Amino acid sequence: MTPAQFIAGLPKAELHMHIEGSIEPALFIALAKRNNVPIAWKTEAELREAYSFRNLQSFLDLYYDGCRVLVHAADFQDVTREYLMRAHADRVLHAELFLGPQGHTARGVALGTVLEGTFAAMDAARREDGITSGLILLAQRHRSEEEALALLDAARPWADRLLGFGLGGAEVGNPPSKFVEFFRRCRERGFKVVAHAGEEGPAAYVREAIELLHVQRIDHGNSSLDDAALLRVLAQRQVPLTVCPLSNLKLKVVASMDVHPLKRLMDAGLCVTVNSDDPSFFGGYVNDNYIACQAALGLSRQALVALARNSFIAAFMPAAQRDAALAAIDAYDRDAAPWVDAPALAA
Ligand SMILES: Nc1ncnc2[nH]cnc12
Ligand SMILES: [Zn+2]
Repeated sequence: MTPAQFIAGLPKAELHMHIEGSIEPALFIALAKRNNVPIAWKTEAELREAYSFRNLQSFLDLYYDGCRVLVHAADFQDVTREYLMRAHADRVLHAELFLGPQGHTARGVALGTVLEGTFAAMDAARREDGITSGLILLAQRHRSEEEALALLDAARPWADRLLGFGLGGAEVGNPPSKFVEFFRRCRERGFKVVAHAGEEGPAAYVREAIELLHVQRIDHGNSSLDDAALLRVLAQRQVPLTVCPLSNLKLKVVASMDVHPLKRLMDAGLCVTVNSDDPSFFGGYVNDNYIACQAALGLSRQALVALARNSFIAAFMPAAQRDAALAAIDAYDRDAAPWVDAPALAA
């Protein structure tokens, strides 16, 4: 069995995936037509060509502008359902999805429209494919803390259906310390909390996210490697990192996959997970990310199993469901055909 075949069948969870970043070019064009939204690209090929980024901000400019094609509940439903079908095909058993409501409500789309469409797709995916999912709302960090607090208040009617809150968007210049009160209130109301940190920003932002925001996971966390004391804290507390390798390559956070920090973070004893971030923009779903890391970093079968196990350990899921998923990984690893890491010597 090849590593790619092994990865394809490996049960896994995905914990860092933005719904707005999963609109495939074909659906993007169809939604623009359906909603009469003018866009600059006529074909899928033209759109794919535009997906070339200098850094995080150059991506965010296109990403936020692209949100204009999402207008009705059915649009959010279609995008979310398409992603969950694609994830199911990658043997994702559980997905925790990010959505940034401010990018929609600021354009006049009601929060209820955004959430009801998304929840309908999550319910359908569970019914039809057995894939479970949760929704985490992200505050945009270039906006004020008051706006983040307004989002938390506006989401009250759906509190029972929401998993948690997080922080996304332009990192440098918008440190976690800007959102201390927002995170305090999220925790007070019983929500799980996560934050993007250490993608383009320094290790100090990861430290702030842990010590000031008390997040339960760090989204990205690459720059943690620059601070040995921080690494020890992350390892000791087993604060999971949701790492997004192909995203890092596309946004020039890393120069090439063979220098990606994933393996060094694992070797430092951290609970590392592999995720796709914005799969339609970055050229790969979760299995593509596992495959790219395996090929570039020479990850062993044991390392792939550890990454998949970490994805469930880091997930906000009931203990019984987690135990069942971990048992499924162990059974798969036991029964899957042998995979020899090194090429066999010629006879
Ligand atoms: N990679 C990323 N970093 C920060 N915010 C994002 N929103 C969507 N993708 C993101
Ligand atoms: Zn992200």
